[in-house]
Amino acid sequence: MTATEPVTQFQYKPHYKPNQLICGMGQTAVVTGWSVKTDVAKQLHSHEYAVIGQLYSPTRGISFLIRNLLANPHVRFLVIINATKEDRNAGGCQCLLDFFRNGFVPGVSDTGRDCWTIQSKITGYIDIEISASALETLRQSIEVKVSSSIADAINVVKSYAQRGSVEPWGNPLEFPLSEVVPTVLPGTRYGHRIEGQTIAETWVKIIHRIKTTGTIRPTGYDGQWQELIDLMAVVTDEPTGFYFPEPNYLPIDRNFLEEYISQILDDSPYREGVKYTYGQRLRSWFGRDQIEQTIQKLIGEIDAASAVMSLWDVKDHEKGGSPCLNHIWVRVVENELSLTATLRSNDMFAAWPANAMGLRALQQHIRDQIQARSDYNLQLGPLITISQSAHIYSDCWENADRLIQQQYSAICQKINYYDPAGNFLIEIAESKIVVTQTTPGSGEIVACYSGKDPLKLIREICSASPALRPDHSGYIGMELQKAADCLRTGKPYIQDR
Ligand SMILES: O=c1ccn([C@H]2C[C@H](O)[C@@H](COP(=O)(O)O)O2)c(=O)[nH]1
Repeated sequence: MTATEPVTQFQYKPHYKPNQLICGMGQTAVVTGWSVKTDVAKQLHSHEYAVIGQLYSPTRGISFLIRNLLANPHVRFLVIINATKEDRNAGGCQCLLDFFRNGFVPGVSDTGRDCWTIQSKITGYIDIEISASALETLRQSIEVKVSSSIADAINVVKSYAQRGSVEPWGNPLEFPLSEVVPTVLPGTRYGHRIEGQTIAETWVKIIHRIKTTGTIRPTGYDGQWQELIDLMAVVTDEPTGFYFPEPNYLPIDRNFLEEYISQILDDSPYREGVKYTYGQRLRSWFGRDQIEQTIQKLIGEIDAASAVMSLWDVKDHEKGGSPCLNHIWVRVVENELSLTATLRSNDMFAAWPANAMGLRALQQHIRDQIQARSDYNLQLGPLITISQSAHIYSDCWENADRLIQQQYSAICQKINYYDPAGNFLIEIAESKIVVTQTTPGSGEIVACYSGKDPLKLIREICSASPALRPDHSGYIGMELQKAADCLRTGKPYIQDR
């Protein structure tokens, strides 16, 4: 590396997301998109750049970036690294470039909030609290270049640094930021089980659970998230080819999914500035193809409880950016192949649907390969994810609320009385309430309860079958009270009448 002489002594002062930025003393801001910022920083001197940071999302990231640039008028150059597949998918870098090239117009965000929308094919928002004249000044005052590789970006940053010191375009500008604080209902922090037929349905229930009872905490970076710890999601019947609601309220679509599945199923070579992919961890990172090992393991021993794939490397503690997906287990029970995955940290609003669909594709692949290479014709069983930190970032709260408003009650209204804990038949016999519990399928009798006090009875039933559906136990309690009233008045009692 050739050292260039320090030309300027400006210290970048980030007002937002300070922990996610590498600050320097130069006049060039470097937006690395999805390329790893430290891989860029290590090739530059701190006096050559003002700030280096990643930009993941055009709707969530650009507004903060612009606020920081307005607060640091000494930044006169901007280098945008638009280098990876992830950048093309997310569109953040393209949208930022379009802000500088094409400008912005008044608009409305998808949660109905007034904002500036960027004149771009990609949807990108800027907070309406920022004045139009400040945005115009910024557009006119900063020279922007796009690079399609880290190497090219480094050259551009160095050439800007060699121009010497340039006057700041004005005084630092700051604008108010409106924040929404949600009401949180009391609830368990650790260990939640959420079940749905499809990934879409399960997702809405997950968002509802975290949004209503999750703890509001600082994230590991800046800002806040709402979090539950150890959230287990069980998806029972995701169809082959995936279910996308109409209109699609998921944060992903089929095009994105195709690329994402390849990141889980396929190996990929190491590239500087690009994080590992899950496929790479599974296929080659540890010198073994773990997906193949799993298929072979189960073909050889279909009952094996050791069909395990691991993505966590003990060296991950030494470097940032460790994989969120850590372990995958595959199990065959009664001719049904289920897949369970653990994730140490999971963005349940923006990332879980893709994580779940990618894992479902892996589950399908393993099932299909076992069928192609052996006599086993397995059913595809449930997909289970266990997310240790299951969180929703504060900048998604509005969208999460809107999703709950529009979808949650519709999902809950789907009439389905099936309870794996069984059915309860209630009658009066010999001056007592008699409750018979049967299996949900064949209706075999499994337990019997009797007594006169409805509260005592429901407590007994709930402690014997603690996994009863809450709405089911409410229903049983109500019927027991009706039976108790009939006992008292001498009227005949018939369940459900
Ligand atoms: O497959 C993935 C990859 C990332 N994330 C989210 C979880 C965290 O919100 C963030 C990663 O931050 P760290 O835990 O690595 O700091 O991205 C996921 O949910 N799923």
